[in-house]
Amino acid sequence: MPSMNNPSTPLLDQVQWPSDLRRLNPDQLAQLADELRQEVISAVGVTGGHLGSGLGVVELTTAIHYVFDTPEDKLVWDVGHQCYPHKILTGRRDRIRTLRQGGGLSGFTRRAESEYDPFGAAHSSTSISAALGFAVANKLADRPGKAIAVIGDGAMSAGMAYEAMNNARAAGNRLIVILNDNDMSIAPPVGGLSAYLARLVSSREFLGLRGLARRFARKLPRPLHNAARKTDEFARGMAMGGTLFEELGFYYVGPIDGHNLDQLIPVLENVRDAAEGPCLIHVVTQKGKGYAPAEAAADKYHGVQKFDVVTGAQAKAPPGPPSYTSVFAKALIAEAERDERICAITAAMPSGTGLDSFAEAFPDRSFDVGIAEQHAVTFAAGLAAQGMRPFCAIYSTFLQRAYDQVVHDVAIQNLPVRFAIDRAGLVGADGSTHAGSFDIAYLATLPNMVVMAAADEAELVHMVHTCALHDDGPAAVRYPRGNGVGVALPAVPQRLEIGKGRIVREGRQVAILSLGTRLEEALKAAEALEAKGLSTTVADLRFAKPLDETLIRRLLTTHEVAVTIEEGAIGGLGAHVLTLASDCGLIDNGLKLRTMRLPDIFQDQDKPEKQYADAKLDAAGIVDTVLTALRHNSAGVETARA
Ligand SMILES: Cc1ncc(C[n+]2csc(CCOP(=O)(O)OP(=O)(O)O)c2C)c(N)n1
Ligand SMILES: CC(=O)[C@@H](O)[C@H](O)COP(=O)(O)O
Ligand SMILES: [Mg+2]
Repeated sequence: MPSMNNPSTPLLDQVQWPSDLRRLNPDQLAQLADELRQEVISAVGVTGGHLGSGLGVVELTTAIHYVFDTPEDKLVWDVGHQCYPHKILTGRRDRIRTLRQGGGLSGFTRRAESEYDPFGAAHSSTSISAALGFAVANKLADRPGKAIAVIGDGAMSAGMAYEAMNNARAAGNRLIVILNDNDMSIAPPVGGLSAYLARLVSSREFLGLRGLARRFARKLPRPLHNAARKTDEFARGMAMGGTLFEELGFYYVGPIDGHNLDQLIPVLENVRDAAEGPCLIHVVTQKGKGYAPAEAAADKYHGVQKFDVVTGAQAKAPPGPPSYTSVFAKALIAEAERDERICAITAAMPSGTGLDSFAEAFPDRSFDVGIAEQHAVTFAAGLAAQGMRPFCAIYSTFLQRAYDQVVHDVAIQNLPVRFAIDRAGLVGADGSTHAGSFDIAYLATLPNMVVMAAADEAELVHMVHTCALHDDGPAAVRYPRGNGVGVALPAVPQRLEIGKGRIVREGRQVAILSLGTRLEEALKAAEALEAKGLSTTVADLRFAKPLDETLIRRLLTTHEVAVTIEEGAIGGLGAHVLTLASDCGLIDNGLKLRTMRLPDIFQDQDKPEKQYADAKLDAAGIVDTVLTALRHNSAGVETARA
């Protein structure tokens, strides 16, 4: 019996590949799109994930695969979180309910998954550059194939999109950019571009077919085209277009209704066949389209937990400790109440970073700069240079995009910019593109930088306070996605001494040097080792930079074996402790030191606790590392002794 959980999809059942889609009559496409939308809702109700953006591109996805010869024509999605309808139409409907789970489909496009995913995505604003690459390669090889980039209005706020458009003329008519304008990022969009797009959309009705026909008359072969160019009508018509995009060398077409297949299909066909290019089609859609709970939600159901498809009610997490994000936000608000120089910057992630609540408290000192991490960091540097004390709240993975700004504009100038690095470590369902694996390595290597890692939510409060008072240069505090461990939050935050760690448990034979929230596993490992007759010290180093050299040297010289552990890739804490040991000559006399860190792979999506277990970054892994080290003789050969 068909239901919202198990929708009736007679037409969609006939479509496994785009080639099946292209055999349908055009007048069947609207029904197919409806069935596709129901399938997306039903699937995401089971898996959770990114719903609103995919619902907004159901018709667009259908039209693109109907008009273009995918996979020969290369379809590059931007961010890729809207790719669920695309995956259903490209041979992956049978696996769509494995989305974002261990061993399942990625929640973003991935080359390894399908030839219909010519380019991986997940970080925003890469699609035009990538599509331009495909287009120019086709041009150089004299291949006819088109490259189509579908980029949202939010993603269009990142500088990388303009770098690509600035070079797009090279692709001629092989590059097509479809701007999917739903007037939403994760939050409402910000900045001048958003206002410009709104003017374009509101300045006149959607282009009617006649207007489109007239406009496309100009895409005729050059002789005819030139004739048209001389007419006033041409000049007037083009002047009415998207001037910003036309100045960058695009033919601008739009705005058109992104849910109206009767408009989409002929426009895409005309653009496909146009002799001139590159072309930018401005499509207006609604995020969450066709699902009332999503349409009504402020965030349009951008990212959802599993939900009841009938009511839209999302699964609630069991009550537990507060999230690190909320602890950070409350701590920052307290600091800003104390110091009016404190301000905060997010790159289009107000809710994810907790800065939405900071903005409610301090609207004048809170800045959402759009998806523009590079600008965010240098903007913070300017604020700091002029006396403010800015907190840049950017996920670990997204801060990677602004690395040179961190080095060049903040660290070299030794400016008091604070980096609140959320989603540090493994993040679960978003997988390898979102893992916060590298920030210790990429920040602790920088002179002047202070790098802290909170072991729990109480430590996070102390570290936000310590950052807020640290005026001698830049400081970063990292903390993971998800909830704290359940320790009491301090009524009064402490100012931590920069570069000083703490002993959490005293022992004699084994020393575990922990950084960040692996402390919980380190303490469990200590219990297990103690039960094996191995007295174990656990230290929370708190700082990856500067290291607590006194504490580390003492631990390394008074214990039989020492282990470092961190939620980061090689090149982080362990590397710095090894360098210290080497510099002090401690490795000259058979020091037993092992570093535990994330494996040298990009870890796919899975539950974080399983990801860490797979990486052996848990209590069992620590015990195994210690026992193995004790079995190694001075030649590093395993002996019988355990
Ligand atoms: C570099 C980078 N910064 C931040 C994000 C987080 N993020 C994912 S989707 C999104 C909003 C995208 O808005 P838009 O492009 O308009 O797509 P829509 O969700 O509206 O379809 C953001 C900020 C990201 N994926 N990449
Ligand atoms: C698609 C994207 O990049 C964001 O929506 C991201 O998935 C958010 O991550 P969190 O769910 O950890 O906030
Ligand atoms: Mg958008």
